This record gives sequence, structure tokens and C-alpha cells, in this order.
Amino acid sequence: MTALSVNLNKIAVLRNSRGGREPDVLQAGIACLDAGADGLTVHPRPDARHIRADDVEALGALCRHRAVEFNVEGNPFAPPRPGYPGLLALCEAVRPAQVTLVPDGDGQLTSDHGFDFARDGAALRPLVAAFKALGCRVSVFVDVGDPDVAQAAACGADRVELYTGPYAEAFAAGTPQAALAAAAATARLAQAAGLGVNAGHDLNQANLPAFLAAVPGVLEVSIGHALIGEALYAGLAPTVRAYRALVRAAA
Ligand SMILES: CC(=O)[C@@H](O)[C@H](O)COP(=O)(O)O
Ligand SMILES: NCC(=O)COP(=O)(O)O
Repeated sequence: MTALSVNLNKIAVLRNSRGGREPDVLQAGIACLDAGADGLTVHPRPDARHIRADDVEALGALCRHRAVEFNVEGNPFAPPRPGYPGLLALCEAVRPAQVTLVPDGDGQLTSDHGFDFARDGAALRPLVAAFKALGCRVSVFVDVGDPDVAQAAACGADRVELYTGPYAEAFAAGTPQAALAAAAATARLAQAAGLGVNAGHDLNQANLPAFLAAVPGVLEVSIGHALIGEALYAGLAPTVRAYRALVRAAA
């Protein structure tokens, strides 16, 4: 069965847009777990644009208390800076069940590519070992179609996460077949090398079923951007009704 990990980055985007605590990332995490999510994901970025170090600590404690997986994503090569201690230091403090290594540059709007093993493999190997020494399962973000995906195993990783952005785009354009076949082939290559397979980025309620039907043995999907947007749509009507009732009751 595929596990669902809910990515809470977008709750923190809203919170940070006003300062203060609302919407509360921890409360959102509790709601997701109460609703049956198998775990929580965050991707603290060095510019602290959404999830901050204190969120990682609070959510880590929640996941430990609830005995569910906490997945922390980030670039292991990004140096510490004020407000961001670096991915390894964060994980040393929080000890998430899983860390997902993602090769994002500083100014990136969002994640948009996997590792280049020919370039980064040698540097990744000791870092993967350092995260594993903390007790974290290590997953590595990879491009669908990467012929070198098995190199993740040589780096010591336990899993890969297939970057599903291009699949989501192809699905939206009505032409998902090639992307699905490529994702299935990459998953098989990884699995043949002994790696578990996760997937994520721009998955949503429309494109997820076809992906899981076509790609064998996906252990986990992490979903945030679309899920939070869909939650807004699903929650707007009852929330407006509740406010309307308050307004009417006061009249
Ligand atoms: C690693 C990955 O796929 C990303 O989806 C990421 O977690 C999203 O980050 P942002 O929420 O900052 O776009
Ligand atoms: N690893 C992918 C993730 O956590 C969520 O990506 P998205 O759904 O926000 O695009």
C-alpha cells in the first residue's frame, strides 16, 4: 500500500504572509493525521519562506508522539545561514524518520529536478552516510527517465523520490502516457537496484490514481501544493456558512 505524507509548506506560506501564528502549522498537522495521513512532510528552505526551524522541531515532536513518519526535505549542500541551521543540523536535532535530499538552488521557486549522479554522486555518498548515522531513512530526489537512478543505491540511499512535476504537466495537457511509462521504467530500475520508490510534486486528486495504477510499488507519495488548494475549495462553503450564521445570529 502507498503511504500518504502531507506536505505542510503551504500552511506556513499563509502564516508567514501575516506574521503571527495563524494558520497554525502544528494544528494543520494534527488535522491531517487525525484524517488518516500516514505522515507529514516539510521542506524548510534556507530563505525560511515557509517552514522554519521551529516548525520542524514542533512537527517532529508531533510525529514522534503519534508514531508516524516525519519526512524532512532539503538540499544537503546548502550552507547554514541565520534562521536556517542546515539540513544535517536540523535532522540531528529532530531525527526525522526520513530525510529526502533534493538538489534545489537557493533562488528556486520550487523543486524542479533530481540529482545528477555523475556530478553529485561522490559528494552525496558521505552525506547520505551522515543522515543514516542519525537514524534517518534516506531518500534521494530523482528525475523520471534518469538512466543512472541505480546510482542512488551506490550512494547508500534507501529510496528514491520520483520527481512527478513533468508527469503532472503531461496529465494536465491530456497526454500522460509517455510520462507514465517513463515513471514505471524508472521505478523498476530503482527497485532492481534494491531501492524503495517514493513520488511527489504536483500530484493531485485528478492525476494521482493514474500514476499509482501505472507505476509499480510506490511506497509513499508526498503531496502539498494541490492538497492544500483542494482543502481550501472543500472547506470554503462550510466555513462561509458558519460565518453567515454568526452574522445572521447577531442581526
Ligand atoms: C521536493 C519536492 O518535490 C517539492 O515538492 C517540495 O517539497 C515543494 O517545495 P515548495 O513547497 O517550497 O514548492
Ligand atoms: N516531495 C513532494 C512534496 O512534498 C510535495 O510537493 P507538492 O505537492 O507541494 O508539489
